[in-house]
Amino acid sequence: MIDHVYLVANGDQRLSANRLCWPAQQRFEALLVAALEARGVTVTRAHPAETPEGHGFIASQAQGLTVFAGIPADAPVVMAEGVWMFSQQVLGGLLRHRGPVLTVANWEGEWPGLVGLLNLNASLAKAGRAFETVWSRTFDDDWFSDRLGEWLRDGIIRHDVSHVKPFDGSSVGGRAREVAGEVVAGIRARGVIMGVLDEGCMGMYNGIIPDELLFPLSVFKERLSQSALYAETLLVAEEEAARSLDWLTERGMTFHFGTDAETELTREQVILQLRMYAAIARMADRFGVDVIGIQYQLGLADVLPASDLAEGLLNNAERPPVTRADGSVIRDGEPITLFNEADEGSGLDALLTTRISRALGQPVETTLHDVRWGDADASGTVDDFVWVFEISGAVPPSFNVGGYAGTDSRRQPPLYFKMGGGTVRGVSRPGELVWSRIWVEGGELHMDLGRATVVELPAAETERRWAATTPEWPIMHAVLHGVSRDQFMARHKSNHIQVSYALDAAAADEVLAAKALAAQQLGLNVNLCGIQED
Ligand SMILES: C[C@H](O)[C@@H](O)[C@@H](O)C(=O)CO
Repeated sequence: MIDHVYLVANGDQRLSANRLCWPAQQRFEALLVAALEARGVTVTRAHPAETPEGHGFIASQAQGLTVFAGIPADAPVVMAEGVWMFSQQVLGGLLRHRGPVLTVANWEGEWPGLVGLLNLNASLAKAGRAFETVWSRTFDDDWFSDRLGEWLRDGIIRHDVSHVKPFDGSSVGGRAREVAGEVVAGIRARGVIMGVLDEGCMGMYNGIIPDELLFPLSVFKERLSQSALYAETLLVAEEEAARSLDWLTERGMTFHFGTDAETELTREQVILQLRMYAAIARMADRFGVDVIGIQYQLGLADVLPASDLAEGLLNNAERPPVTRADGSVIRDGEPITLFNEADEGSGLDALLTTRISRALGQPVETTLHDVRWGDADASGTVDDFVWVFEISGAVPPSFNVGGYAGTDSRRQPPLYFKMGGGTVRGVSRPGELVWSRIWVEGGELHMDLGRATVVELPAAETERRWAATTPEWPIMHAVLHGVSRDQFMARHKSNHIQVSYALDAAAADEVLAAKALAAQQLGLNVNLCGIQED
């Protein structure tokens, strides 16, 4: 029976984020500690809450190693995940530690704590470090109490993951089978390249696929540098970016310009973002990469505004033209598929998704989203639990209600984006969705897939969800088929989820079947995680 735990709170590397998120973390910790103490468990915070920096988070790997070195080797550790955090800051300590580990998140949308939890869980799974996990909104509900009690008593939590079903490739026939075969043959015929600029993003150890796992698939990484992208960006003339801005505004996209670059979006920021857009297209073309990922958040964030606008546009088939030196247009009418935050699980997935969707005559756009939060629909329009999928701004405009005309661009929040830059913001249009995730565990590649429906919610409910999360970012109201909130959380091994639309439910089922089969033929372990509507 566990009667004493050490509590660890990992944070961001960005001081501004740690300071702003600290009050919410304190509220969460108070609830968590009260829940533990109510069960007779004493709690020692493994590092001080009061610091000269003005927050009580671990903010570097060096600090993380020191904190863990001070925890008795066999002691139980509770990781309190209330914010987005950099997993490498605690991964070393957790790998060296011998005692049981419980990761806990508060079910709140204000800061990406659930996203942080899923990142840490996926990172621990990839590293082969055992852990248990749980979450709650109030920390006094029966579901949480039962699971916390289980961990304290048995050291494990038996989550319900009965929705996970090994994929039976032999069940796929017809066009889906043909297309899977064609796509796999196409990849194997020559091999394909995944471009990645400054691999590894914000501690997303889980988002790095070892090359050795990609070689057998005939997928190879081209490692590029964000410094090269910066240089390439400066080579793009401002007039070219201004033409792209005209192109976007002519199609109805709105930019909310202000004057104070510290907190508001300025035209100068957007012009730089659109120079970056052309630069990425030219680099992708020059290196012949099939998909490309940029970490942005550290390094490039110090010299250029957010990459999200460029990323969202590149992910769209219809986008401002970018020409080569000879005047020809780079991948005209095609996306240059980009994986946000250099998350290679998403990159590999996007590579398959675009090829499968194209071959089946379905929309070729795809993006990752953060699994940010979710809630019952307060308007009562939809009975199901509705997830908030929300990434920091890189969504193809074709996803949004109204396309470009329904897309606006707001300044990225200063806590993460000191150089500013606009988002690609909108509400994802209702429709049929295939979701998936590729991740690494046990030295192997795995893929989970499922079906979902994007639902329409009343404007007031959308605003409530935006206000509860990050209103500057694009939002998707997703209802996952055949998997409950807690089943999904228990299983999912990433802070991200990959999504793509199909024209109708039957087409989405076909895309899912073809994608699952192609992944299986490439050697991934494939599971279906909810394909039937409840
Ligand atoms: C800006 C933030 O750091 C976000 O990028 C973060 O919450 C993520 O998107 C993590 O997937």
